[in-house]
Amino acid sequence: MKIVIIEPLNISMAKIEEYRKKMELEGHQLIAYSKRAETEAEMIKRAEVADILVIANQPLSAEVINACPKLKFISVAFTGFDHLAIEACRKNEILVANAAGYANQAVTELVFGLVIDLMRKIKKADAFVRNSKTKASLIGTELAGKNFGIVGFGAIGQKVAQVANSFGCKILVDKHKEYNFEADFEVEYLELEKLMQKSDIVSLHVPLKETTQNLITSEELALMKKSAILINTARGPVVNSQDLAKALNNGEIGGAGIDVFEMEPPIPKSHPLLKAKNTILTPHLAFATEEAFLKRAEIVFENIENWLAAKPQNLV
Ligand SMILES: NC(=O)C1=CN([C@@H]2O[C@H](COP(=O)(O)OP(=O)(O)OC[C@H]3O[C@@H](n4cnc5c(N)ncnc54)[C@H](O)[C@@H]3O)[C@@H](O)[C@H]2O)C=CC1
Ligand SMILES: O=CC(=O)O
Repeated sequence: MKIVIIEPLNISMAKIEEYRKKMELEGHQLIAYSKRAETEAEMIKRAEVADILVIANQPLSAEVINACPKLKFISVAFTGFDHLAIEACRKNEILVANAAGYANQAVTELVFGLVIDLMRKIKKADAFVRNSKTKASLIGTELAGKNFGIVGFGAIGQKVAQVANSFGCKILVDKHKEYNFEADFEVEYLELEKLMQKSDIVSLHVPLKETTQNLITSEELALMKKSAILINTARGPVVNSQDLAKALNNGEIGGAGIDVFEMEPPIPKSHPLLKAKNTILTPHLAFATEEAFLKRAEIVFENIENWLAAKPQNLV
């Protein structure tokens, strides 16, 4: 089988060589590109020879998929797969697996980085010190005792719940489905509307799909407490950015921590969240830690091995 890693996986060449040797021992060939393809034509050139394709966050269109006659399996080095033409994969009988779980810790840690920055005004405080100001307007709030709302209670949402509980928060989870969650702390399951009303912090962890696009608009934001903060490390289109910027600028909510946008950063200078009050923005990097990159390469190759052994896992 020809395995093509179409874009860099942010691991060392030595690690790639390890995987190459392992694959070669099993009689397969590994081709790994160290730079992204700049055009669709270049993507096709790289992918058309592949039996197995590894792709991270580069969009994969139906045109590229349709141009790959040998392609049978895609091992996605990402959790979300909203950037892949999944329907074209189905039509071409190409199985797709994601790297579920590689970034649970990394995303959770960024969520609390954003939350604590907003609650303790760390970014602002740093600027205050540099400008010889005092702490008069920098009184913070604590996580302990707060209602921490989680929308999307999968792998990442559950990890976030555990950490929020250890900070002394009460955990509220949206009633999207019956969750099988066992923990030694209490979780209250609520309709989304009630969760938005009761939460001091709302953290989003849903995948992007038709039913989660614009899940949070002015309607849901209007239900939130004036002091509440919204964290989005899920996907940009889950929140309506215009509505969120308006709610922040009008003081309808207390703040926002945003890692994901409708488009990948760099985002245009005109983006409404760039000028929104009490907002901290990061360029889609919640997953981006050295540890997560190593874990995801492991999962990507495990998915390939399982598929080769006709025991596919993490199928999407
Ligand atoms: N910013 C970043 O760097 C990263 C972002 N992500 C995003 O986080 C998402 C979640 O990741 P995981 O927790 O691993 O996925 P997961 O599949 O384990 O969990 C997603 C949960 O959302 C629930 N859900 C689906 N539709 C819903 C709806 N309409 N309302 C409420 N809940 C709904 C599902 O039932 C599931 O429990 C990914 O799909 C990806 O988009 C993931 C990793 C890194
Ligand atoms: O956004 C990152 C992912 O793995 O999904």
